[in-house]
Amino acid sequence: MAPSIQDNFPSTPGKVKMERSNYFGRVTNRWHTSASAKLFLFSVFLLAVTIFICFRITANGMVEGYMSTAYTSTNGGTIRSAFKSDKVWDQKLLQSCTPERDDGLVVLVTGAAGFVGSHVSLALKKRGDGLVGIDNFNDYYEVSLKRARQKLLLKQGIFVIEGDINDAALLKHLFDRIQFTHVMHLAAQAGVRYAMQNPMSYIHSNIAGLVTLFEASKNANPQPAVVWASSSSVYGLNSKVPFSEADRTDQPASLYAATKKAGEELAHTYNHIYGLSVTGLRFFTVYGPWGRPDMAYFSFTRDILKGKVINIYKGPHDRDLARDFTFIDDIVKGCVASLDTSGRSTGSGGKKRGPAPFRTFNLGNTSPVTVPILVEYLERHLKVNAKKEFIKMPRNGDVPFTHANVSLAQTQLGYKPTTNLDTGLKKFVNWYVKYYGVPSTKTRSL
Ligand SMILES: O=C(O)[C@H]1O[C@H](OP(=O)(O)OP(=O)(O)OC[C@H]2O[C@@H](n3ccc(=O)[nH]c3=O)[C@H](O)[C@@H]2O)[C@H](O)[C@@H](O)[C@H]1O
Repeated sequence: MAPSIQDNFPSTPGKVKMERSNYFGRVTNRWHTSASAKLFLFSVFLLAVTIFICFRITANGMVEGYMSTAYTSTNGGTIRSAFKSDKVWDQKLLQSCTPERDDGLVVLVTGAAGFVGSHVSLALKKRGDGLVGIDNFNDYYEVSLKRARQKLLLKQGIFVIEGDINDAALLKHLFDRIQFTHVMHLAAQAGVRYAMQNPMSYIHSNIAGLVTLFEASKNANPQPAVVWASSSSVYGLNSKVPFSEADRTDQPASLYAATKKAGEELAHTYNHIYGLSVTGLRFFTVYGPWGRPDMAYFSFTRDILKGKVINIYKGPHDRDLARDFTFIDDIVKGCVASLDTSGRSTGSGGKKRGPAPFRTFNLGNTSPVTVPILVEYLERHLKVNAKKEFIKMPRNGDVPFTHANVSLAQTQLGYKPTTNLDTGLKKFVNWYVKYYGVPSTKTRSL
């Protein structure tokens, strides 16, 4: 008679195991036979499966298209990503990223619901590039304005994801699904004076966020080229005018400026080690329709219309402060030209294959205007006299003046600003009045 399974694995407790000399074998065999042992083993199995699934969630942040990640915010505390991915979401992503022209770029635009980000996104879409935006919709200034910009972009078929650039799992998901040719990085904590109130928000967005984005970009295969927003504030206390890219930038006057300067150094590192093509753009006080309410031209407009007093700062020796105010349309042209001329990253999957372009450009207007003159232009376009108070410039990181030399951008990008402050403010005021309305005609006196 052929031996049965039973013969090979006899159920008699201890029989086979007793033949083995090891202790664990004996114990296992005894457990095997009782009902409670089976229950125990089943529980262990269930536990192992649970641990495995949990591990998968933590490691990948995603199970079957649903992402639920947690990451530590540099503001302190843990942020849970609101990002959810499913087939519909991925379809929207794919659609938004599909170019409508041959050789169209495929761009990840960070800060897409922001001032510069929304304008650049629309310009790219208009010429047939594929793009997706990402924005964390933080409440540094009115969120409704960011939502309105998002709506505008959606109308043009641009998908803006609500997410933070510090969310590495979200970025990985995007880079896994889309082969971006470029990253247009415009997400940042802006504002020079707010840095004294909330310094960590600058570290969170302008340093930690930047590194997270560079990490995702250098890990991508092929790597995209990165164009990102630095700032004229890096010139800090530099007094040589006009400011040229080669001038010293080691005397920042604000924490904001220091984070932008740090960003430039980090950019160099990623270019040097990983072959990432990086272009840093030093924007000079950008203004225009859909602008940022925290900026002087915007808040002055709001307060002038409300009949409220505006504070005009005076510099050392009672001098007027001046800025090289640059109109948004000129900045957009500079951004798009930077993408078009970026050259390729040479690395792949984190390995450098050769040197890649590393560029820095001033994007300014080349003709500084004092703040009192800016107010005069606003008064004329608003047809309201401002109630002005001149006060000493607070010690909060401001610099007395900025003035860009843009010859490098002119030769390499074909950049040529064409809108003067008066014309640009007229366009801004037209937009402002349409968007917010005018509080009351009684306050208008010009
Ligand atoms: O180019 C940059 O890198 C930066 O530009 C912008 O900073 P700034 O040039 O400081 O613009 P903004 O605040 O509009 O003040 C304009 C003028 O009004 C003066 N100012 C301001 C407020 C006030 O109440 N009174 C006043 O006189 C003030 O002293 C200044 O002289 C961006 O905000 C910043 O994010 C960054 O991108």
